[in-house]
Amino acid sequence: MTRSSLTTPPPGAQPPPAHPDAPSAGSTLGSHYSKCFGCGAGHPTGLHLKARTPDGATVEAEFTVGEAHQGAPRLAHGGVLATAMDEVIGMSVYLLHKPYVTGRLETDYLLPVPVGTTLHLRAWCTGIDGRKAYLEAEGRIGAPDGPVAVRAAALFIEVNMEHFAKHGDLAAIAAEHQDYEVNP
Ligand SMILES: CCCCCCCCCCCCCC(=O)SCCNC(=O)CCNC(=O)[C@H](O)C(C)(C)COP(=O)(O)OP(=O)(O)OC[C@H]1O[C@@H](n2cnc3c(N)ncnc32)[C@H](O)[C@@H]1OP(=O)(O)O
Repeated sequence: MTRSSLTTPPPGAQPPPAHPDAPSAGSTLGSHYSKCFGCGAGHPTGLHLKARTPDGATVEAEFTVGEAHQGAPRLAHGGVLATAMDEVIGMSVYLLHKPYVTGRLETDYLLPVPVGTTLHLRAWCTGIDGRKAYLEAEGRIGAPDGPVAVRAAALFIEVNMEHFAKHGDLAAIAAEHQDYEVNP
């Protein structure tokens, strides 16, 4: 991964210990919003990611590239693949049990991804430094140990719920996500 200094944890930054209220090993992670392009079941052409955590520290999901996700004929659009990485990383911050948003997302494309391919996605945290969470993800073709097609490194920034209330529609999130800790 050609990671920039902006997505590399500073010396001493460590992944956090498991939050006591975060999803435990073996849990599935629900969609945070039904209309989310990444995980919403109600989105007509979205990615429909359904994530789980096998171990309480990493998150896994599968994304099957469809007709609606093409760039070049029969090949996935790079922006769609970046979205998949953003989303699986976004789901992995559930494990931190605080609201975060993407500040920076870096993506390496290693292989073309044809329509019909299932990408096996995995994301994990590499360190926390104050409000900054450093995260990485990969997408492998066809199987969890298949060839790596996409890699990503990201900097997510912790926000409070006012961020969603001020700039978006907090009520819409809260109505669908009753069990989320809204005052972390
Ligand atoms: C009910 C449940 C709800 C849950 C909802 C879950 C949704 C999940 C969605 C999942 C979907 C997938 C996810 C999505 O799609 S999230 C949607 C896409 N992302 C956004 O819309 C974020 C837009 N940006 C902002 O709102 C602000 O810029 C934020 C909040 C990020 C920071 O503005 P704020 O005024 O608060 O803080 P600050 O500016 O003092 O910065 C703080 C520190 O961070 C550093 N920094 C900042 N940016 C960058 C950068 N680009 N590169 C490097 N560094 C950066 C900055 O230098 C500073 O460092 P330092 O000086 O302290 O060292």
